[in-house]
Amino acid sequence: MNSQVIKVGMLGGTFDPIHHGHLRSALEVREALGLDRLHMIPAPQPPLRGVPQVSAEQRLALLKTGIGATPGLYADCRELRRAGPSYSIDTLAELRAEYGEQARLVMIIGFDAFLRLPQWHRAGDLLSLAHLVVMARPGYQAPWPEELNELVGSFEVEGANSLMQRPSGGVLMLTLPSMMAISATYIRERLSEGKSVRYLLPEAVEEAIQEKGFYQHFSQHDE
Ligand SMILES: Nc1ncnc2c1ncn2[C@@H]1O[C@H](COP(=O)(O)OP(=O)(O)OP(=O)(O)O)[C@@H](O)[C@H]1O
Ligand SMILES: O=C(O)c1ccc[n+]([C@@H]2O[C@H](COP(=O)([O-])O)[C@@H](O)[C@H]2O)c1
Repeated sequence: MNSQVIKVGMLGGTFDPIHHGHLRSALEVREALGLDRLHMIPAPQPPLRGVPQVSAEQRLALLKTGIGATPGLYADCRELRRAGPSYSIDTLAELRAEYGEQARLVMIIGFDAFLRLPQWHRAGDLLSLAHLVVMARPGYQAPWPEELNELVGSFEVEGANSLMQRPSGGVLMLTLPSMMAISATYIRERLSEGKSVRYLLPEAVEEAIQEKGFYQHFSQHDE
């Protein structure tokens, strides 16, 4: 492969709030794929759940605090500039236009999000814009429902090297070394009960949450 070709990742999320499950996964997936940049992009209106109580601006601020100066990870506010549901296909189209046709563009999602992929907006078009990398997550495992095979069945590849041979269109299932059973739901739940969230998320994020008084009331994020 041409060593000049840029490798870009996108990890979208509600990040309500950002936690070590997101951050450690982002760092390890960047290493595993040799990504030059990984855009972490908060969704103002995640399409398959209710609008979060904490605003997109505030979730973005927590994300920035969580990332700090970590090399290669970028808090990307592009979805805050769009109205309506935060569809990933629109975000990928923007990134593709910015980085060009030859860039290796990778959409990264956890296994829980993968299970709902058939419900995504224009799900059948995602792989024409990017590769899909699915991170294992404790509590969620294969096999997956038959309808997912129609989307990803014939696109699965063996490893990061074969994925990076072309700009888009491959699917890679990845088990990262430090798989973590941390979820934002668990963090919101504990905060609403006045319990400690220490070590589940960066201390600076915890301090910012306490200072602002976020998550004192539990939000389940049901559809
Ligand atoms: N601990 C984790 N390990 C691997 N992937 C994760 C982890 N937590 C979240 N992800 C993935 O990161 C992306 C953004 O996650 P999201 O912001 O919804 O966090 P969450 O912890 O799943 O939130 P919630 O509990 O509110 O549903 C999704 O693709 C999700 O699957
Ligand atoms: O494009 C879609 O239709 C779509 C449907 C569900 C989720 N997403 C994106 O997937 C990411 C994770 O979403 P969530 O709800 O699991 O936090 C976030 O970036 C969402 O915008 C995107």
